Amino acid sequence: MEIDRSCGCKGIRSCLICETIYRIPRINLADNLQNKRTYVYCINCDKAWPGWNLSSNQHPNHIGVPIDYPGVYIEPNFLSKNKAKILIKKLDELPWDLSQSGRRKQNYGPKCNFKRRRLRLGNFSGFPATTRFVQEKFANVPLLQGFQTIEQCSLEYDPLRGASIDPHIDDCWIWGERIITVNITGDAVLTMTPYTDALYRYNLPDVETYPSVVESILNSKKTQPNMEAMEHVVVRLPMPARSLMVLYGASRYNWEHAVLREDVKGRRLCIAYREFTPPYLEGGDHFDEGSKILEKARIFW
Ligand SMILES: O=C(O)CCC(=O)C(=O)O
Ligand SMILES: [Fe+2]
Repeated sequence: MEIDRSCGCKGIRSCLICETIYRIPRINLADNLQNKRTYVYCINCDKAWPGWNLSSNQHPNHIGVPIDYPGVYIEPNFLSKNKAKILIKKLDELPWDLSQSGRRKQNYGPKCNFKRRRLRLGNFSGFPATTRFVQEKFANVPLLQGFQTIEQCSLEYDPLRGASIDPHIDDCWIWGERIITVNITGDAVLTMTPYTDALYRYNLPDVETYPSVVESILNSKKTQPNMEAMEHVVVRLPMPARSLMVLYGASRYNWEHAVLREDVKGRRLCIAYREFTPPYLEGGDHFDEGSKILEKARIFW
């Protein structure tokens, strides 16, 4: 039975509040994952080394045999301390909405029905002017060449609410290859698990129907060698406060990403940015639909 929960959770999603009120049992994902072959991605050597905690097995004194983990770009100190402080203040001046699993969000973008594949403008009228400088900084990142933000979503993770996000892949019908996260405050970890379930989920078959944007920028393929061998592997990606993260290629399409409750130690704020898939951009089959939204996405109010 579906219970209408005041905390914002629905269905299988839960937070500390509804778990306590409704005695909802919770599967401890962190415990399950820690028993697998776990690796921590190192920003310096672009390899993943055996371990679970980010503080273990640190550069340059790595121990064990690393694996390749293609499709992630992390830029520490993307925001200065001062800019991060200003951004936190400005975001908190805007209204927050309750979301699932103990999160709150501020979503600016079109309405998307991923199942029916329906795109509507809704009340989307652009982005808050106080956050404009962040999007402008994307122009300095070669990997983000031509990235036009269509959806900007601030997320708050509160440890007192047991906030987390379950493993998932961002939809592939409407959201393009590069998924950007600007971490503002609260060091965090993105936990990656190989996706082996039904192909139709997340509209994954669409990926084969449009060109890879990143491949043409980097002039190389970012596929995971030997994905079958990754079955019992977990990769932990560092998301330090004030850093930029971009998921693309194998990391975007072959792995699910999650933020575990156990990794949220203090208030965490980040902003996720999404772009259209090529069919909704200029030259694509759905450009007439996309262009109305692209127009709004150039506005800062
Ligand atoms: O909090 C994060 O870093 C990830 C958020 C996310 O995966 C999403 O909003 O789709
Ligand atoms: Fe996501």
